[in-house]
Amino acid sequence: MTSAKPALLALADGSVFHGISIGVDGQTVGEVVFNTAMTGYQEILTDPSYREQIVTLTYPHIGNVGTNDEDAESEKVQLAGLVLREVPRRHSNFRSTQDFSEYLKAQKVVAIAGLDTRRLTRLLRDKGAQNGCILAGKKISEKTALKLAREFPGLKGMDLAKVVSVTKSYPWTTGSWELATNRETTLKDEKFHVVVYDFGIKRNILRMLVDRGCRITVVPAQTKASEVLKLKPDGVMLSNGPGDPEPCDYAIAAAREFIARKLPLFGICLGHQILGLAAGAKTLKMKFGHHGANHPVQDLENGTVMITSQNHGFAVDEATLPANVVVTHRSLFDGSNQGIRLTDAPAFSFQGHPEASPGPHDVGVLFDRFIKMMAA
Ligand SMILES: NC(=O)CC[C@H](N)C(=O)O
Repeated sequence: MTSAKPALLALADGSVFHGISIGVDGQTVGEVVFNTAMTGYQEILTDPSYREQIVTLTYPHIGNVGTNDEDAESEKVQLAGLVLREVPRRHSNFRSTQDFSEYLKAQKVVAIAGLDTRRLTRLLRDKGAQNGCILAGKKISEKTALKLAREFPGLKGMDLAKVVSVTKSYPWTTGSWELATNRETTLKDEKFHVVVYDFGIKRNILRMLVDRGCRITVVPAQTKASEVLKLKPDGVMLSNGPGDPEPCDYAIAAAREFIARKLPLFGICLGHQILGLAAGAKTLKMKFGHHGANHPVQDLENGTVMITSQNHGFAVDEATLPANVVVTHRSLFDGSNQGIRLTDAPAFSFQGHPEASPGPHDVGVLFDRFIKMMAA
């Protein structure tokens, strides 16, 4: 690191951490959460579900392999700010196109390194996710940072899906094979047309559908069900996304319509919460959520345990599920809900990330389940 400008992180509870700036000068506010994944920092930074969140990566060395042109899960860095222990002086990887600190600056990220991320993580775990503020650059004041941290309204009640979504619908055609080889495949056999709601979608969800023979139309978050039905899809996917699911009334209404029409429906993360709300359940805000790539989740229907990728701060409240909803998956960390399916409609959803990226691929089978549902 060449310039060692100071930076500080203040939390609404009054804690202040000092470190050095590794991004641009400036200020940022958001909900501070920790992510325990040991790989996949570029995917985490570009996951739109992290909007309005300052993410602490507990893995101590971030940036070892630089950044590249393939791993981004959206077109830019999406999180509000970044907190790290250390960025190595040199990076090395055959795919790397940019140094990590240069990437942070080019992407205008306010980021702090050099603080005790273990102490910070313990604090967040014990007290719960905290609203916070990072100040980076020459003029930084603890008082200002604390004031800004306390002024952040918090994620509860924040509808961000419509904010991050696209404004126009578009087709998506790239699968994993094209990404890995940089060549277009001629083997495409498009069996199903899937309309995907973009609530802040991660690209790997789209690739995994293409890999399984789907033609894809991505639509904006507020697209009415009637518009989607005109496209005559074989199935609808409700994507992941940032913020609180409860205020997304437009998405909940659309999901209800698809359920009523018995159109195959698959929800991931925010999409899972939307399906839960559409079915009549409630969602709740978790203490510090799940953010990592090694969370054990049990499939209650066959007993298997899968290691999963996770990123959520809200959850479907199982106590509020109506009789036509079956709990299919549960977190083995805290027993919270991880999956549901409807008994009277072809609709199911998963709280974690079956598309992984980063993370293990154990839950990829859910994409196959969706394909089977459309085939039936
Ligand atoms: N990754 C996601 O889709 C997150 C869903 C929702 N914003 C939550 O935090 O719970």
